[in-house]
Amino acid sequence: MNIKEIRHPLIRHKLGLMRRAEISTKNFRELAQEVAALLTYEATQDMPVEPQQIEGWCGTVEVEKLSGKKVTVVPILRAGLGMLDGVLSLIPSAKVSVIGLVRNEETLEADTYLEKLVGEMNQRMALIIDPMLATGGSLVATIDMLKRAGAREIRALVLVAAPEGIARVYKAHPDVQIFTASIDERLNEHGYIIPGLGDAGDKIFGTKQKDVH
Ligand SMILES: O=P(O)(O)OC[C@H]1O[C@H](OP(=O)(O)OP(=O)(O)O)[C@H](O)[C@@H]1O
Ligand SMILES: O=c1cc[nH]c(=O)[nH]1
Ligand SMILES: [Mg+2]
Repeated sequence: MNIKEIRHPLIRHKLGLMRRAEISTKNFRELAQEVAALLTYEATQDMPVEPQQIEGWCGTVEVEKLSGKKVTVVPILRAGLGMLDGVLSLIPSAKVSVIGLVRNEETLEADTYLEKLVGEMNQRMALIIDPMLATGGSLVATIDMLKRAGAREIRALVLVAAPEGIARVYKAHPDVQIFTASIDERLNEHGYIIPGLGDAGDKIFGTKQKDVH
């Protein structure tokens, strides 16, 4: 399966706090970064390491260091920025590739306004970050761009995923593994995730929220 729901108690607790209607911008931001860090921990469990001899305090000691591909984190603007610091807190040397997409709220298809990728994409693991996987249009468009640029190992971290979006990504890109804090019930008629988080971009940036019930 292309989706892994991380049912860790800390993630479940923090996501529960994020679902409160009256949450402040500050709290939503903090929790998004914290859950992003916890998802990063899970999504990198199989990263390869190699032995290395170093000089320790009592002489030579064998330690381990990461040996696999370099990482590029790929936030999907805007809302993906709300997870970036959380991911970088665990992978501080990762390069950042930025994709700017906005969902057309009539057609629900993603329009691209920025594609700023780092070099050597074929030698990197790409970690896409976006709080919401709804219809899947934004994630599929991002994976299309990354693959065109040469990326071969791609993973996605999302706070909440709808079954409809998971299926769409699987159909287009079955090789891409998605890590999420929750697989929610469904999309409503406006393409919003139920129960979801509401409009994640608006909550992270403090912009006005539309009525999408
Ligand atoms: O799976 P989809 O149906 O494509 O919807 C999900 C996308 O919608 C939201 O972004 P939005 O377009 O609202 O932009 P924003 O982050 O600038 O608010 C969200 O952050 C995802 O990128
Ligand atoms: O539920 C949703 C769907 C798309 N974008 C959001 O921010 N929330
Ligand atoms: Mg938005």
